[in-house]
Amino acid sequence: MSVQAAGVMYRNYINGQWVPAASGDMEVSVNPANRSDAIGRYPLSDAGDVDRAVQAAAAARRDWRKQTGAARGECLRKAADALERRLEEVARTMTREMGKTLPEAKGETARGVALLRYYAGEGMRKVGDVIPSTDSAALMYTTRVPLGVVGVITPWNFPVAIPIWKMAPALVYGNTVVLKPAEETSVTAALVVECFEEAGFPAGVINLIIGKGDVVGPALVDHPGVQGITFTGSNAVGKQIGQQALARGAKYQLEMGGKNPVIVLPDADLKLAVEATISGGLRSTGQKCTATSRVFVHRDVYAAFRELLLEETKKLTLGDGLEDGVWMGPCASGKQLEKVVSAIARGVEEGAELIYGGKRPGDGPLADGYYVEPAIFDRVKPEMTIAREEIFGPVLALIACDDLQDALAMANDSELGLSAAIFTKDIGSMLSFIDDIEVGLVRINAETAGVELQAPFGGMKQSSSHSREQGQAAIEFFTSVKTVFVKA
Ligand SMILES: NC(=O)C1=CN([C@@H]2O[C@H](COP(=O)(O)OP(=O)(O)OC[C@H]3O[C@@H](n4cnc5c(N)ncnc54)[C@H](O)[C@@H]3O)[C@@H](O)[C@H]2O)C=CC1
Ligand SMILES: O=C(O)CCC(=O)C(=O)O
Repeated sequence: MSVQAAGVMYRNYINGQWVPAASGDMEVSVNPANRSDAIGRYPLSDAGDVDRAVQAAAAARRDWRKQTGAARGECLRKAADALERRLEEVARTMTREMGKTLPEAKGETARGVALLRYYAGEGMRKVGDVIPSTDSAALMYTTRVPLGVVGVITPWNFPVAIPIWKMAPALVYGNTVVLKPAEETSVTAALVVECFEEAGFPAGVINLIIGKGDVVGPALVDHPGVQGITFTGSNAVGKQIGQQALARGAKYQLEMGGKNPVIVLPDADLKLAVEATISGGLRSTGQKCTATSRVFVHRDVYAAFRELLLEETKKLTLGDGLEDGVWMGPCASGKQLEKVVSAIARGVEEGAELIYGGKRPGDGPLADGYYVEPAIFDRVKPEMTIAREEIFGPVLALIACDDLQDALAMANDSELGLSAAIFTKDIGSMLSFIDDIEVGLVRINAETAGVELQAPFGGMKQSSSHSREQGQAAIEFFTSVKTVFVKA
């Protein structure tokens, strides 16, 4: 499709103005459910565009920081109202641009509204403590100050919620922001920033630079005017960003992958365990860092669990997420589809038994999208690639276990440690699991995905930089502590 024929032209947002990339280069955003549907055109920015955005954010820093937390929170509240008014439009754009079903996209957009309201309230909360000094005539206390300019680098899988759960706390604690969204969801990101614009943030406080990750990303991470980088995405890029930020002394926060296990014990409610495995593993086409990937099932209930899982998975409808009744949409991009298809092929080559799905619809209305059927592998061994590497697709690997200790040993045998769930009625098993599982999100009789915005979110091991996002934990990254000693 020619770039000129591809509808509305979206731009960067720098210093309160919508501006094209200096190069004038553009790309087309295409619907992964139907590649002849163009969502719009977006700019391909370069380091010069990034520099202009950082300069604008740096110039806006002082005045924004000097506003009260309540005033900054009020701007976020207005952004929440704007996003709520435009919820249907933003959600439909998200579905068209990255494929998740419309109900999921609406849920995510509503979560964006709730995040903005939550962080609006944070502007009124305490920022320090009084600490007794050894000098009885002195006052000692802590306070917090913003980092300055924060670079926000976000993925395509939650194109509304993730930018907001990073930008809202950054802003309310007094930072200014340059957002670099995933190229795949450039248009959705532009709509989110339009909502911030409608809220009346001062010029330069929020800036948006759209373009290729390997061009815009390094320019932002390496920019000396950026004091903090917050990132969600792949482990490879995250580690690179961490090293670059460390090299020049910038603060960084990384949220990366998962290889999230579910453990099903003999006393589990099997219906609940199956529902949660399907929801956790296959919703959003498995494209969540918290998605269920490995399922360790006790041998006593293995056959029963597998039959029920097969029966329920067969009921799922694959199709365009805008259509009523569709449960699972396409992969978000051709690149992501290739990754999923090659992981499935590798599973078969390594000897796992593909007992359901895993094929691309070859003809009919789905042939023009990046679709793949949900896949279930039986007889998976822990050393197989499908049990070790993040797939980020609708693929479940079933592994038999002898008991809880056996399941825990296999579940913990991973470089990643984001989320994990257990299904059991036994309190002792629950407590052992809570204590011994090496993940940041521990879920009992609930799916591995689905985080709550008021609670800390993040992983252990290589899933994160050991920091936490969301809830009040966000203050730790977006501010620095000052310890103050006052003697009159
Ligand atoms: N933890 C999560 O939620 C996510 C994990 N992933 C994982 O990553 C895999 C690949 O997906 P991608 O979209 O390619 O992830 P990615 O890590 O390349 O993209 C994430 C963000 O980083 C940016 N980026 C890319 N290269 C960069 C660089 N050199 N410097 C700075 N920023 C850069 C991208 O433009 C995007 O905004 C997925 O299959 C999945 O396994 C992807 C998206 C989200
Ligand atoms: O499970 C969720 O709601 C959040 C998942 C997430 O943060 C991600 O996939 O990046």
